[in-house]
Amino acid sequence: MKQYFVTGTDTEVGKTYVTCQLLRATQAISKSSVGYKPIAAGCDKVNGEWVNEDALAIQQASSLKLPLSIINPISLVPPIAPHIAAAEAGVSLSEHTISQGLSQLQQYKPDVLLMEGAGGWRLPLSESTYLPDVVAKLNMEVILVVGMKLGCLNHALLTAEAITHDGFNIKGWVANDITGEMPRYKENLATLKHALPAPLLLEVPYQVAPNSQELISAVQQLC
Ligand SMILES: Nc1ncnc2c1ncn2[C@@H]1O[C@H](COP(=O)(O)OP(=O)(O)OP(=O)(O)O)[C@@H](O)[C@H]1O
Ligand SMILES: C[C@H](N)[C@H](N)CCCCCC(=O)O
Ligand SMILES: [Mg+2]
Repeated sequence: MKQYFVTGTDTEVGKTYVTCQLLRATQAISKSSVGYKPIAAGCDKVNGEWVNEDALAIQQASSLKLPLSIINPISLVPPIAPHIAAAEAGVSLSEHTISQGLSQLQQYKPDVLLMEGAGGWRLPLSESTYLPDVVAKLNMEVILVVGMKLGCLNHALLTAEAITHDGFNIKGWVANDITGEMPRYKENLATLKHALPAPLLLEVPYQVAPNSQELISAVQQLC
């Protein structure tokens, strides 16, 4: 089993979108996949139940069909920073819950397990802890999703620096075209290819499925 932590240059840069593409493509090469979204903030009421759309998308894209409560053990209603939502709800973002949830998923022995963070890399869990502190104990390499837009060079390079500084290996990065209208997209891509300390795993175009050969090649690198 291979497991990766999927982070991004910010919130709303396509971590879930890319995670789902990779989970589905893993099935296309006859491997099993499961996604894990330990902490989600932002729920909608569906049939009387609060549901987080990342968790739902990840559940649907995983080859192993598991209950949402396993895929997403901590679900907070308001779409705000999770530690603030947790404090308001009187719950804690506990390391135990996050790592126990992972252990539960590992028992299903997926070939590939992708754990999506929330927001960007340095996500606070409390006044003194951050999500990477927990991930550091889970033996995962990192996939960095870069939301391709003006300003992402700085965000990507700082994020990569922080990941490396925290002692993680970046397996690869994904260029996710979140607008379809980034000025000088190709030149920015070239700058990141040169400056990031990890290979480009995949390019995901705006509103179009990634090239299927490139997608297969990306998941083969993950398996
Ligand atoms: N390549 C793309 N083409 C078109 N739409 C995209 C693409 N990537 C992401 N999106 C859309 O952008 C929005 C944000 O993406 P997504 O929810 O995956 O971000 P995220 O990084 O997972 O955010 P969060 O921090 O909330 O988990 C979603 O509506 C998603 O469908
Ligand atoms: C609500 C949002 N879409 C995400 N689920 C949570 C983003 C947390 C960002 C925290 C921060 O870095 O400011
Ligand atoms: Mg997401």
